[in-house]
Amino acid sequence: MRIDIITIFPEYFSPLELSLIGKARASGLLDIRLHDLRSWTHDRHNTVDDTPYGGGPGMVMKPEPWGEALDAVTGGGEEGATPRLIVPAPSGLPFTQQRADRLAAEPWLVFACGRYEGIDSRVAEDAAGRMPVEHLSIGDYVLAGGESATLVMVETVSRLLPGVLGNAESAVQDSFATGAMAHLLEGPVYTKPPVWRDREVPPVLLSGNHGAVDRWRRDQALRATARNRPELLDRFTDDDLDRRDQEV
Ligand SMILES: Nc1ccccc1-c1cnco1
Repeated sequence: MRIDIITIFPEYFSPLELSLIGKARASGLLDIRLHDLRSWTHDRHNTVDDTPYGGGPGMVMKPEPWGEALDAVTGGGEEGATPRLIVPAPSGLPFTQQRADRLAAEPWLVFACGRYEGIDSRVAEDAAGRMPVEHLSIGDYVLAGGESATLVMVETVSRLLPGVLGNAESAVQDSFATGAMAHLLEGPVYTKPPVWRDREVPPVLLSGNHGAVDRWRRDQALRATARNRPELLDRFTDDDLDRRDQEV
């Protein structure tokens, strides 16, 4: 997969040089390219924003640099390929694991990181004439710009690509995506020592009884989900829950 990121803060993405994603880039599994939007400005101050038409607070990102940047970045696709343009925005569709699964099947993604009050809306309209465009939100909170949202989305999508995760990590990923624990929150986890500050690990986890351990973990996951995300339980019919209980 090729991923292009257009931003005024390329250094924001140095974490993508680390760990599994860094290794995937080094091995050629992932081709992540960073582009500084200011490279497509032509004034002395490298201006990328201006006041909003209609008044109001803040600044809006100017269309000209974005238009030139997107032309330059998306024009060079192999055999005239076109990418899917992702615009992180608080007004966007929710970015979910399901949407990440779909994006992971794409050969080429371009992320447009807007700052300030957003990017002049004509930029996405113009791009939509040449490629699919999606505005996506990672949650209902205000960020300073699209960079952190893009980091979240790139990490989530990259982990789904074949070969990026090691066997151990992909087994963990699968366990949360399918099976009896799918769509449930993770319950408590423990490791050595068996007693720490007079706090014992739940004895069932030391019992060696795998069936009892699985049942205990599922019960804890249902409790955690009921406590923090009860709406996720709405997905399951009673039959589903009964069937899953048989699986554990
Ligand atoms: N708040 C923001 C400001 C600028 C660009 C994206 C966002 C965003 C994305 N998902 C939630 O918020």
